[in-house]
Amino acid sequence: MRTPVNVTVTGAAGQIGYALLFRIASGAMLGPDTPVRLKLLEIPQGVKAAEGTAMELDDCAFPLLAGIDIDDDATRAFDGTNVALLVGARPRGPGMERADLLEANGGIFGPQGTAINDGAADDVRVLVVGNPANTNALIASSHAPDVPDDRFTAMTRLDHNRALSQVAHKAGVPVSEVRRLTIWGNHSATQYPDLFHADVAGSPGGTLTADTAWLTDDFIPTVAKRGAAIIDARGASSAASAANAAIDHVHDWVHGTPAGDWTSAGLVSHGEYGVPEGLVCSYPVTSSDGAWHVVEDLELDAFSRERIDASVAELVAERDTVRSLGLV
Ligand SMILES: NC(=O)C1=CN([C@@H]2O[C@H](COP(=O)(O)OP(=O)(O)OC[C@H]3O[C@@H](n4cnc5c(N)ncnc54)[C@H](O)[C@@H]3O)[C@@H](O)[C@H]2O)C=CC1
Ligand SMILES: O=C([O-])CC(=O)C(=O)O
Repeated sequence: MRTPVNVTVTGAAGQIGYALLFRIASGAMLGPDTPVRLKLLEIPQGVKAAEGTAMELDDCAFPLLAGIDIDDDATRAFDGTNVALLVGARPRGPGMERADLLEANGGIFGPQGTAINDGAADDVRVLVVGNPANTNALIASSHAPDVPDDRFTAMTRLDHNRALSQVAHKAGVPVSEVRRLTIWGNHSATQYPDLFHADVAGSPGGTLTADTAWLTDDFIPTVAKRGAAIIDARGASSAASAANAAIDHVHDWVHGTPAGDWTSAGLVSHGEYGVPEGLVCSYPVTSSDGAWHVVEDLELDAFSRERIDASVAELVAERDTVRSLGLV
């Protein structure tokens, strides 16, 4: 049996945690030959519920599950961790402004970044799911100066998967025939789902974009506002689909993306496509040899450029807010 991979999940007792842990333990994330040790981090009030989830995990008798630790201390929870899924975050409360939300989350993601810096394994990979995911990833990364910044990522895979399904429905093809979509920018309503470079069952995505009313009034807003639509319908935010996207993200990071395709992930910018360095921005990405690579040299017309710029401007504003609060 291989040495277990340590997987830390924060917010383990939350709804995404409940949809995520069983799939990690079943091998869906790291593969059928990789045992995992789960390290669950919760706030003190969440520990009892996390213990209940751990009892259920036990009751599944997963052959790959090598153990479960539960903690309310970040230093212990990130000690030796190889994969860190930062799901737990402070939700927006009544009357809370965006700056209040950023500040409250700075108090979570700063110390967690420090704990990762000090104790995680050398090969640590971090996925931030908790919102505002891009800027929380920026905060965590900036507290981990000894960890290469390409190990900190923010989740836009759910947006990517949402876009794949919308296009598949529109074109009347299976999702498996939709390739090379991109989510650009922030995981927020300003994100830009781009299908100009897509391949839809062998035809260029441009064929669909010819229907400009569908593109601008249906496709883009449906994908960008899907989170709110789910909250409206379900009375709770996306949980199983978010957990599924986190599994997809880490799976592809470790195992690679298929030849001829790419996916989307929030990565620390090194200036690609003119995005200011240091912002955590969603890009078209491939994965090989265990690392993400931005797909470069895509041509962007004025329509796409304007939308990417608007989302990047929001990321800049979030970064400026957390800077002014001394969080990065
Ligand atoms: N990036 C994306 O695509 C998506 C992001 N999200 C975000 O994921 C986050 C989690 O969502 P849910 O599981 O539905 O929320 P939830 O409220 O059900 O669970 C959050 C859990 O985090 C815990 N928590 C809070 N602070 C913590 C801390 N400092 N350390 C450890 N645990 C802590 C809470 O006790 C709670 O159990 C939210 O911020 C949500 O907005 C949700 C869907 C998609
Ligand atoms: O809006 C939310 O809280 C959940 C979210 O990020 C999404 O579903 O994309």
